[in-house]
Amino acid sequence: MNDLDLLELRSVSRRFGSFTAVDEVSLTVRPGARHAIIGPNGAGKSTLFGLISGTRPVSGGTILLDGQDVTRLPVHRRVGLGTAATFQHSSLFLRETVLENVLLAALLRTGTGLGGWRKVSARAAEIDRARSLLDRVGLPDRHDLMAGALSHGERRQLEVAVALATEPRLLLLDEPAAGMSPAETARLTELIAALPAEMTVLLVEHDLDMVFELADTVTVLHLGRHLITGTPDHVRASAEVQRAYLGTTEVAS
Ligand SMILES: Nc1ncnc2c1ncn2[C@@H]1O[C@H](COP(=O)(O)OP(=O)(O)OP(=O)(O)O)[C@@H](O)[C@H]1O
Repeated sequence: MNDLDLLELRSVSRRFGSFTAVDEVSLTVRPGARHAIIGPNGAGKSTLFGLISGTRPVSGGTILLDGQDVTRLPVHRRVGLGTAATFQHSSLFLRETVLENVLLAALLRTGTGLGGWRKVSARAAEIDRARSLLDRVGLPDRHDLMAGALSHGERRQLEVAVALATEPRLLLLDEPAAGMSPAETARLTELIAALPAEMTVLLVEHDLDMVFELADTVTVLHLGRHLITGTPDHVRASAEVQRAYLGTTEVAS
């Protein structure tokens, strides 16, 4: 591992019975990167995402976060170390308000539980922060609605606010644009582009326009294996990548 890497995967694998969905994938993500993982359907992207976020156990290999072995750590311990993730299958509390969803995530960050918020001033500051996060992700007039009343696209926006509320060093985004309208995707792209430069973003995404607009580094998976990692231009020009995508999606020019 290079001293400068925030995340390192060493020969990470995941098997389902005799089928290998992720096959000895190794890659590194440097701090501040906008790193995208792409690949044709079934390439293993979502499975790999689960291994990194901690929602799925690995079958083999090692995951290092800032040099620390997190391979066996549960999701909440990884959050404590500065990782936050949005998932394809929403993890929101649908019967709580939009604002409460962000506040609950902020509690995870402060790590003090509800007791830490006994001081009215501390609570007011958190509520202000949560409100401004919601404005930032494009939900300025939704704070007091139940999360369950949001549209699909708005839920995705809320998930990003929830993830940001934990002030992660590493933000993991699993197909954040899935099911979004072009306008919602454009707003989300802007939001991700405007995140603090020191925040590292690892993104699994089908929308290649979004990937090539945001990413400075792109990894392509194919049939569970690591095919290539490089700059967007390098990846776009790769004949191997074109072949992998043949018959599925064209790699955007
Ligand atoms: N729980 C599971 N049990 C068995 N096979 C699985 C399971 N989850 C995923 N797979 C298989 O693993 C392979 C990789 O799936 P995965 O969802 O990670 O791919 P993906 O690249 O995210 O695909 P997509 O772009 O279609 O979302 C697929 O062949 C899939 O059928």
